[in-house]
Amino acid sequence: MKQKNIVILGSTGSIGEQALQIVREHPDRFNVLGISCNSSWQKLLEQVREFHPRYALVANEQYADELDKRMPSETELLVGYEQLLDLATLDDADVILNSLVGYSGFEPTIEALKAGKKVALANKESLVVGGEIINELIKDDRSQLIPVDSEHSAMLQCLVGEPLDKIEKLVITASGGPFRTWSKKQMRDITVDDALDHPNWSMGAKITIDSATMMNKGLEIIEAHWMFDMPLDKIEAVVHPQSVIHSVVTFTDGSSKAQMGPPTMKVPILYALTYPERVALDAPRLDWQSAFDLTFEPVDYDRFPCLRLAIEAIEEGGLAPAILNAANEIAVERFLNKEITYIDIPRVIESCLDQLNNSGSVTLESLKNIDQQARKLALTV
Ligand SMILES: NC(=O)C1=CN([C@@H]2O[C@H](COP(=O)(O)OP(=O)(O)OC[C@H]3O[C@@H](n4cnc5c(N)ncnc54)[C@H](OP(=O)(O)O)[C@@H]3O)[C@@H](O)[C@H]2O)C=CC1
Ligand SMILES: CC(=O)[C@@H](O)[C@H](O)COP(=O)(O)O
Ligand SMILES: [Mn+2]
Repeated sequence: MKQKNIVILGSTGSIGEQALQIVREHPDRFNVLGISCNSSWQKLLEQVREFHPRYALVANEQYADELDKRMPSETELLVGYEQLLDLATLDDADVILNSLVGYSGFEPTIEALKAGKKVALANKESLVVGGEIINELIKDDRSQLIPVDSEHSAMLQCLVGEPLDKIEKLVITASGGPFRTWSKKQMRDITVDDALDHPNWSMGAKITIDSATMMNKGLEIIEAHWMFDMPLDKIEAVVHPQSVIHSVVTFTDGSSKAQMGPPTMKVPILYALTYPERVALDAPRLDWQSAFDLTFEPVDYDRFPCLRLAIEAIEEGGLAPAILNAANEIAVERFLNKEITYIDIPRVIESCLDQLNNSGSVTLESLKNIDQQARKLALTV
């Protein structure tokens, strides 16, 4: 079997580390060609020593010297964000797994796709910020972009072999997060620890807060809209607290297909790396002989205004989703730093959406520009 050369952008994060666990289980299938961190240089060095990549990158230049002193001679050290774009476009790479968080993942996605690379996309913010540009890049070969996000992987798995013009609805499931049953009054006192305590998934801090505000589901609706080239009125979210059904596709004959499994990201990561092949995995299975519940509830836009803001932003179009994304990143960071409260997060985002002009044309330059403006504003409102 020919090994696939993979590059893992963000190998020190939650998705990146799980991807390396998969490589550990399948050394015959995957060769790690490149890895990267922002500032977790010690973790990166451990990964270099175990996986012997040809390239290892630290984005934060402050840690370059520490790594340079210790880097084995077989691995070339790359430094800084510009070189991250080189890593995303390596000639020998078969798949680029983009597991960066936030806007930092957007340009690497663009460059990788422009270079004709296959991109396994965990970084949903890429599609939120620049879905229109990404869709133009992949219009001749949509298989260049494979979802890693569990819901989108589920939808892809339901869609295999199906005629795309027979899709009636994409139904994205949401756990509802840790505050699914909390009243608005209780939400006033939410702490950072409360918000980081996701009921079903262990993930990086930013996406965990997004799940707690349900912004994550808003971002995922936008992600599905671009990923599957589907109109917004054919996409809906439903709360499913067990996170066992990862999403559902309903077809025009009334039949619905759901993809199920215990909540683990290893399944969608492996599927994205091997698609359209299915490869054995040592992961938990559902136990069909013991009774378990699968329940559903409508989403509540009143208690979770971030979800409403995300849907309004994509309906508005233009630069609005990029403003939403940047303002959300800053609001989440400020919440994690205890500078604002949980209920301030949607307030900051709405204020940025109201104050900034979203009507310009969507280009790489205008997106970068509005991202910076929104970040600046979100620090002050
Ligand atoms: N975790 C999960 O289960 C899921 C995640 N996703 C999506 O996958 C993406 C990654 O999430 P997750 O793994 O949780 O995130 P983490 O925060 O755990 O990891 C992020 C990775 O990106 C690196 N990074 C952060 N900022 C920068 C930057 N400015 N420049 C270069 N590198 C940077 C980090 O380096 P360092 O370690 O040095 O900080 C780390 O390697 C997100 O878009 C998320 O929404 C989607 C579905 C599930
Ligand atoms: C694992 C994954 O894909 C996350 O995006 C997850 O969906 C978060 O859970 P929520 O459904 O609570 O947003
Ligand atoms: Mn998800």
